[in-house]
Amino acid sequence: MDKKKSKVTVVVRVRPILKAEDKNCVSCVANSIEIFNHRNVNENIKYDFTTVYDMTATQQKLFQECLKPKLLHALQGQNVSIFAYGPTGAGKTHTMLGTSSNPGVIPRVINGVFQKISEEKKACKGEQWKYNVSFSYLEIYNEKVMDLLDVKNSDLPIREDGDKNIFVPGLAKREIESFDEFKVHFGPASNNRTVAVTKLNDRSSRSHCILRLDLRKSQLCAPFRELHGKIYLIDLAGSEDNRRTGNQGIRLKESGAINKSLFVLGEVVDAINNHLPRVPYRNSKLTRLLQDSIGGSCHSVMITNIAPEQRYYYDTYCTLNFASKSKKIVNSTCVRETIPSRQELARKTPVRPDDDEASLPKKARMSVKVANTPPTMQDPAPFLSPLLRRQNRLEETVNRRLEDLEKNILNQMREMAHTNGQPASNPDFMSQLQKQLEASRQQLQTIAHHTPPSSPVPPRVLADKTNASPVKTKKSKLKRQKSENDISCSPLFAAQPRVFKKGFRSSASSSRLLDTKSPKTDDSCGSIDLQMSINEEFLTRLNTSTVKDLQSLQTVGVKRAKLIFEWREAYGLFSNYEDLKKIPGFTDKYIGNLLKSNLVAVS
Ligand SMILES: Nc1ncnc2c1ncn2[C@@H]1O[C@H](COP(=O)(O)OP(=O)(O)OP(=O)(O)O)[C@@H](O)[C@H]1O
Repeated sequence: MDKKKSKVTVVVRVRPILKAEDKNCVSCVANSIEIFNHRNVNENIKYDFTTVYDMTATQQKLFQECLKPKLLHALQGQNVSIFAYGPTGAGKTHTMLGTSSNPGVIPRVINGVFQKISEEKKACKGEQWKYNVSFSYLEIYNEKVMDLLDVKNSDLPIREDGDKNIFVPGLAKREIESFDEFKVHFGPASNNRTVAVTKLNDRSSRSHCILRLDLRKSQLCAPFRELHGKIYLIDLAGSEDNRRTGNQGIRLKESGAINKSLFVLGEVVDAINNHLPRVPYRNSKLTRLLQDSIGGSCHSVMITNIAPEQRYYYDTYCTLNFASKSKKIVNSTCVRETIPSRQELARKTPVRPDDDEASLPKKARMSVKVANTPPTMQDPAPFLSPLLRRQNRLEETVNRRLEDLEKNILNQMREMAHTNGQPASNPDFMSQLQKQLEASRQQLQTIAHHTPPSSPVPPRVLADKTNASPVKTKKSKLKRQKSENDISCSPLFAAQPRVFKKGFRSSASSSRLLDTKSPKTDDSCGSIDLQMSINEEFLTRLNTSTVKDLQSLQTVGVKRAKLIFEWREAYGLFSNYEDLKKIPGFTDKYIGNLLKSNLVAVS
């Protein structure tokens, strides 16, 4: 991802004086704003901002000049954050929401996005894109994340994904295809916001509100680029001086939560400006959710709302100081774009056999390489020539058939023993089994003869990782032998001793267990059953144990435990012992020893 520096754009909006008798304490000159200095009333304090919108500025002007240009970023896969900050009663909700006759930022942005989409669709020259727009809407009320689209979802958690995106799992989302559709969902959701009467505002927001618009743009032809931009529209609750708001009881508690989170917001801004190693985003839900907007990857616009009346002087003074600090913050914006891997691409379009990487754009080729997923057990060697791959598949099929046949016979034997009540040592029963096994062995051999010899090729990923054939020095060999001997003294998974079923013999020989295709016919039904169960148990151990647990197997040292574990992580579970052969360095001899020592130990 190419990161570009982008300063937080800070604009100031002065709301009109609401009561004619109130005195004004601010003056706007071009892009600066002045208030008197309370320490020396003969002096003015001047603040400069990107833009200052005075009392006469309309909603339309603010949107057109300051916000509309940002929409393009979101449609190009970048994140945009627009938030209103200021003391209670200064006009944040009016700016963000507005009224039906005079809509604010939220409706204008949504409408603007759909307009831009239709413009792009019209302007596209042969390049077809699909657009998906959805939104979620939440409020942080008393430090709890509440879903405004689905009020059942209350006190939701906040999480961060691997790409440092902050998200709220379980938050409702609505897909929308037009501004009208948006209004259908947004109207009722807005009514769910917590508002109340205070002495300073008849409809004071008691919570911070965040609307997240998700824009996904997918190319409908190769290279199938996908851009994912987000727009956060945030109406913060205002800081409150409770000597003036007259808040008591629940209002006072709400106010405490609002002030605390705004205080943390100030700390976050200070930490970023002072380049502190730790930015306290996690100290409040608000700052955690704004992490991407302040010091993150968004193109951020902070609309600082101020009330011009003299009685708001201190609020205005503090707000302008905060806005001044915030304009120093620099975010690192980036484009969120994914290009499908070659395999995904192949699924989307029929690829001609002679298509090669060169036919893809450079970026796509790079991402294809990164996005190559490790081969699965079904296709363990994707780098093999088609001939070898076919041979591998054939071998797998034959192996599966062999296993199925064997299982069938064992099941039949079990059923027979069960229905006839035949003891395992009965000579008639044993000769029947012997015949069946003989017949099946012949069947298996026939199949095996039609199978080309297997040549397990170590998969590239693991081979690279593990240095498949290291030149061992005498010393390292001795050391390895020593460590293996040490481990061989330890009991196999001693923590979980195996309990055998009564009457089963536990003398299964390791070679028979390894060679499951030719079970010895002189065994009883019970011992074959036992072999199967030990086989299965050992396989389960291989498939479920941690590296540490694997080390408690005999003949398995740290290195081999890691190899087994890594193989499993990369290619999935071992379906049979043959799979062990695919691990680099696991020779037939070693696998034989591994099974022999461990399965004998089990018995
Ligand atoms: N630009 C404006 N033009 C006309 N009226 C405005 C403007 N800005 C705000 N107002 C009015 O001022 C009053 C307070 O505004 P608003 O509720 O938006 O403040 P707020 O900052 O959101 O307050 P709180 O933090 O308490 O929710 C409202 O009656 C609103 O209609």
